[in-house]
Amino acid sequence: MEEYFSKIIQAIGEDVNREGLRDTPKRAAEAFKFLNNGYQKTLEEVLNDAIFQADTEDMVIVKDIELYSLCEHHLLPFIGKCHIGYLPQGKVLGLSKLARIVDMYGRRLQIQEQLTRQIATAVETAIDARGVAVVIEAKHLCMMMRGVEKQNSVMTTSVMTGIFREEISTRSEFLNLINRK
Ligand SMILES: Nc1nc2c(ncn2[C@@H]2O[C@H](COP(=O)(O)OP(=O)(O)OP(=O)(O)O)[C@@H](O)[C@H]2O)c(=O)[nH]1
Ligand SMILES: [Zn+2]
Repeated sequence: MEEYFSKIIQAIGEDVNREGLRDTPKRAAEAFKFLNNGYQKTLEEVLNDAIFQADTEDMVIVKDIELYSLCEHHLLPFIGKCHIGYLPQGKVLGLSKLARIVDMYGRRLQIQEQLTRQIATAVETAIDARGVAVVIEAKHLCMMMRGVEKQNSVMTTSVMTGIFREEISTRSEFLNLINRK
């Protein structure tokens, strides 16, 4: 990967041997690997058996989980927040694992819609939830730094499964709670 970054730097007309750039291909390769390290992880590893029996069927919400991903069209970041809610039936997930699921799918080449769906499916399968709700709000640098150059648009994607899809009142409860400041 280092070699490829070296070629990219030369292709933009830079001198890859000048002092400031000497270690850049190596650093860029490390950084790019880190930004895509979600490919090296499986859901099983990420969850690490942190699934707990709990006699509850009430809604669990974790909101404002920071999200960093790369758009698969331009390899530029999209950055935002992910909100996750679920309705358990006897099993709950370790709190941090929701954020780890977001990272595992976020640190891959993505489009926001697919990322939202993958997170919902992972939570649903992990604890056999009665329903899962995932909302992502993100700004895409490919729309800000280049292209149409719109600085303030935010993309919102939402996936609702099970009861969140079937019951308007449940969906509203979730949306009200994530929108509360
Ligand atoms: N639906 C969706 N589109 C995305 C996402 N990230 C980037 N895109 C869009 O992917 C599209 C790619 O369009 P193309 O016309 O093939 O590429 P382009 O000429 O670079 O497009 P512009 O960004 O309009 O300059 C653009 O409209 C991007 O805004 C995403 O997460 N979801
Ligand atoms: Zn893009």
